[in-house]
Amino acid sequence: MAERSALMEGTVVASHGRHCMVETPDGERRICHPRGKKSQAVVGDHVLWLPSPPGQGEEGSIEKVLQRNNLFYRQDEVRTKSFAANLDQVLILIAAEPVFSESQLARALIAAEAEGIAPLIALNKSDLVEPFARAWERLVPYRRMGCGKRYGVLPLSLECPSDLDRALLLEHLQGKTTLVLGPSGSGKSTLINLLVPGAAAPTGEISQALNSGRHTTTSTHWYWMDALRTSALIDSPGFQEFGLQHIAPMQLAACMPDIAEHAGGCKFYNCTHLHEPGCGVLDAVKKPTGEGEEISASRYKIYSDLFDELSHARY
Ligand SMILES: Nc1nc2c(ncn2[C@@H]2O[C@H](COP(=O)(O)OP(=O)(O)OP(=O)(O)O)[C@@H](O)[C@H]2O)c(=O)[nH]1
Ligand SMILES: [Zn+2]
Repeated sequence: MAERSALMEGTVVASHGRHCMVETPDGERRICHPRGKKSQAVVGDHVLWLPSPPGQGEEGSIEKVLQRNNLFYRQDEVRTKSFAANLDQVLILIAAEPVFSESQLARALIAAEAEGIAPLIALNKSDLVEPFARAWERLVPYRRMGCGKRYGVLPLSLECPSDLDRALLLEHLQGKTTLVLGPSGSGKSTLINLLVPGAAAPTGEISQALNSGRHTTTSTHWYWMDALRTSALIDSPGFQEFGLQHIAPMQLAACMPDIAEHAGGCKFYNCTHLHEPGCGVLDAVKKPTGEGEEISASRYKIYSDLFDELSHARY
């Protein structure tokens, strides 16, 4: 089994279509192509790969994708696709401007919960005082969930970061692999350039290599924050619809901490929290604001809309 002994370990650090950039434990990188469907890898995957035979270029083939701890999906109208694996946490970066979509924020959080990945929300552009105050107010339900040590929201000013901004970010990111998600314009590139000096240049090179010179950027990209390669950021452009289709409707409440907190008190063990009598969730929603309202109307609407969506669209 001479071939077996040549198998090398690696981590996928960029992908474009079916082609990947694989990094070896000593930091070398090379383009690899999947061998068959089963070895289709995504960024963050640990793989076993084989260098091309001598004289056939400096590329390689992915022979096996090792077992994943978790897998993050996104979906478009046609299909659901995986795009990142083995994450320690997800940083959802939104900003005072442009105004963020609460529904997209909630969906990203649900996607993370469903995979058992810890989410962290950051609100950027604190220098834009009034829009920031409005966004901060809209985040009340998410800040409140933080009291249970679940979410919390980190205020940031990434364009002119204070020492405190840097320290808090580092405290959250050190030693972890973090997927950075957020809508266009929220400051993802600013964040990466702040934490990964010289990030732009190697990205361009890798994109070009994987694209055989065509000028499109790779969709998902891994960056080391430190020379010792202990902390990593994964950048994935846009704030696309997250692939939630793999979540069963009855699993949804468990992925929304504020709803889950009240779901234990329902009369029926298989309560959908949509119409049943004696429902702990509906009771918590009905409490008027100011009287200890514990599930906001907007969060409950997101729950019921998504429950409906997941019940109908199975593809
Ligand atoms: N006022 C203010 N503007 C900021 C801050 N951080 C980033 N910006 C600006 O916001 C704009 C968008 O920032 P980017 O880092 O390009 O955002 P992005 O999330 O990478 O956007 P896409 O590439 O479209 O996904 C840029 O003009 C930044 O200069 C901040 O703290 N305050
Ligand atoms: Zn219920």
